[in-house]
Amino acid sequence: MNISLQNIGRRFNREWIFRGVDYTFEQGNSYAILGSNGSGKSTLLQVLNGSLAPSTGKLAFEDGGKNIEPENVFNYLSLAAPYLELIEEFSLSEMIDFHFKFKSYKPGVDRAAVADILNLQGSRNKAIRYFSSGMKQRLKLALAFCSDTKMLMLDEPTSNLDNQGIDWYLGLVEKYSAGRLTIICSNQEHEYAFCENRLSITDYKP
Ligand SMILES: Nc1ncnc2c1ncn2[C@@H]1O[C@H](COP(=O)(O)OP(=O)(O)OP(=O)(O)O)[C@@H](O)[C@H]1O
Repeated sequence: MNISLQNIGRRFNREWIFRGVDYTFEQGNSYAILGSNGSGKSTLLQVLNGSLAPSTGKLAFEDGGKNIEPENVFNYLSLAAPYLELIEEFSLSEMIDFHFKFKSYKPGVDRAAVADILNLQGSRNKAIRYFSSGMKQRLKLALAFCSDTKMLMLDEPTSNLDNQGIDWYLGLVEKYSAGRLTIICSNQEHEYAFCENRLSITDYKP
């Protein structure tokens, strides 16, 4: 999937969050969207995954020479973000099975492998509501990384993770992000140091 932005802007009411974004995101590359709290990183990410329309400009999604409508972009997407909820009533196994009704597993991965990756084999029947915030974050990341999608979008991927969790996340990046279009929203270098391309929201402030 390639995403091209021509003079893209988004405002809420009268306030422009960003304006004049001309940029192309290409399949197989990794990008970091940088900026301080409240600068507009998540807003731009939502525009990039088709869930929020830009207020101005031209946005195009293209896959293998074919134009993709914004409302169909979710088919190509794995997203992990603080504002995405897990289903607290589900057990770990139920959550994994539910997620993979909508997405395919990456080759070589299945439900047991996801529990192994999380190191939670013993908690397969535990309800998500009893997971710690770090365990929930790991689960969101594992579901995103293990889905066979062309685009991987991660908003603040290491929030609630300790140092060991950060290393675990970087292991997933190494193992499961090759060939994908990877976009990370972050203001912490350890989360995006591997990204070849950087885009700073402050460059697009009116
Ligand atoms: N639906 C909305 N209606 C009005 N204002 C909004 C809406 N969504 C976001 N904003 C505003 O847009 C600005 C950018 O928010 P956004 O969440 O994109 O920033 P961010 O860079 O991701 O922040 P953080 O690092 O804290 O997650 C903020 O001022 C926020 O209040």
